[in-house]
Amino acid sequence: MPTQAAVLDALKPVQDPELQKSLVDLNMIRNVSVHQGQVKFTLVLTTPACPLREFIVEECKAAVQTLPEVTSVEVEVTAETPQQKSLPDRTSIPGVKNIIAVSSGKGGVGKSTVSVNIAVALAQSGAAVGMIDADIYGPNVPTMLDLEDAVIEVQKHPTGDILQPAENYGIKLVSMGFLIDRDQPVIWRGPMLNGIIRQFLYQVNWGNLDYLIIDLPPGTGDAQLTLAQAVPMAGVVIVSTPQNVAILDARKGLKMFQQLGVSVLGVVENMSYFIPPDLPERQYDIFGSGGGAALTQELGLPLLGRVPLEMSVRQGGDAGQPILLSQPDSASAQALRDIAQAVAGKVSVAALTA
Ligand SMILES: Nc1ncnc2c1ncn2[C@@H]1O[C@H](COP(=O)(O)OP(=O)(O)OP(=O)(O)O)[C@@H](O)[C@H]1O
Repeated sequence: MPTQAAVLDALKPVQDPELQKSLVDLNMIRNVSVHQGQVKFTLVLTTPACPLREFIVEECKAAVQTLPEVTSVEVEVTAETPQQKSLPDRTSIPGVKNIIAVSSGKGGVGKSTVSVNIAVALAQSGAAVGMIDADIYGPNVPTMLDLEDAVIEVQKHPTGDILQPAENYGIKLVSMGFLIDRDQPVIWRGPMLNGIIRQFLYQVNWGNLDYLIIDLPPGTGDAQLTLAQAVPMAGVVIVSTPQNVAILDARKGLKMFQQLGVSVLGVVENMSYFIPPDLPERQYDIFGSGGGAALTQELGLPLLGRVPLEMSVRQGGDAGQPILLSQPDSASAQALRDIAQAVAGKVSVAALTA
């Protein structure tokens, strides 16, 4: 019978494809047991949304099966999301492992839709997820998460009030939408905005989160600046349509984050092409094509994915049923799931590499 040590030896050459290090050396293989030729072990991934989960499991199984007298290999898969790197002069949020901002240069390109669906995909994979809707001009995340009528509780605390986030679909949410009258225009001056963003970061009962997703207002204003200067961020995702004007604005936003020392994880091209519901095999490039790819090539950044324009995405958003839940097999849901996995993978790799 193979021993535990022999199983670990056989697994030693199997590498994490992204970190390019042995799974054994990374302490990702645990609880190895061998009973009458039946090998069992736990594979601890670096994110529950690991894009290469199946591939890694298959590689592990194949490696163990090379040992003599092995009759079966059972792999239990779990995940431990690493903590993002800390930064001098930035205050992290206790219990929150990774902060990911979603930004766009132009309004209306689908930033909130992408943020919400990334959050849903991560929560569906088993991660603990929170969201800050910092879009003061259009706080529509509560609608998208069917939390429009949620009332957030305020707990009195000697060092300042603590907000209890609303919660749905496994996502904890605080939003400007909970604090302002929807029908009243609000003029936010820099210091006020600064204060509310800090409250959303530090005075919320977040508990333990693997990912905190922040939906920013469009553009390059006070909210972006406050955030970048307050917390250490795992990175920012830039959303754009393929249209030239949107791409130009996206480039500005992207450069601002780079100047502020925030890592840009990549670009999501949204509304990349239109899929008519009655002719799903057809595609129309309503906003042009190739803009996202050209931008990422020029700047040496990853294109995280292309999300088609589908009526069901808009309907899902309006109805408080994100497309990942309402039509999980649609082309846009698939694209958004892949994007969430790519983001999670990149964040973990950045946390674990020097
Ligand atoms: N891929 C898509 N297919 C169809 N409709 C979409 C898609 N992405 C976004 N939409 C719709 O476009 C509208 C704008 O999207 P969203 O609110 O996500 O944009 P935004 O960039 O966050 O806007 P804002 O400037 O208000 O912050 C919404 O009605 C949304 O449902």
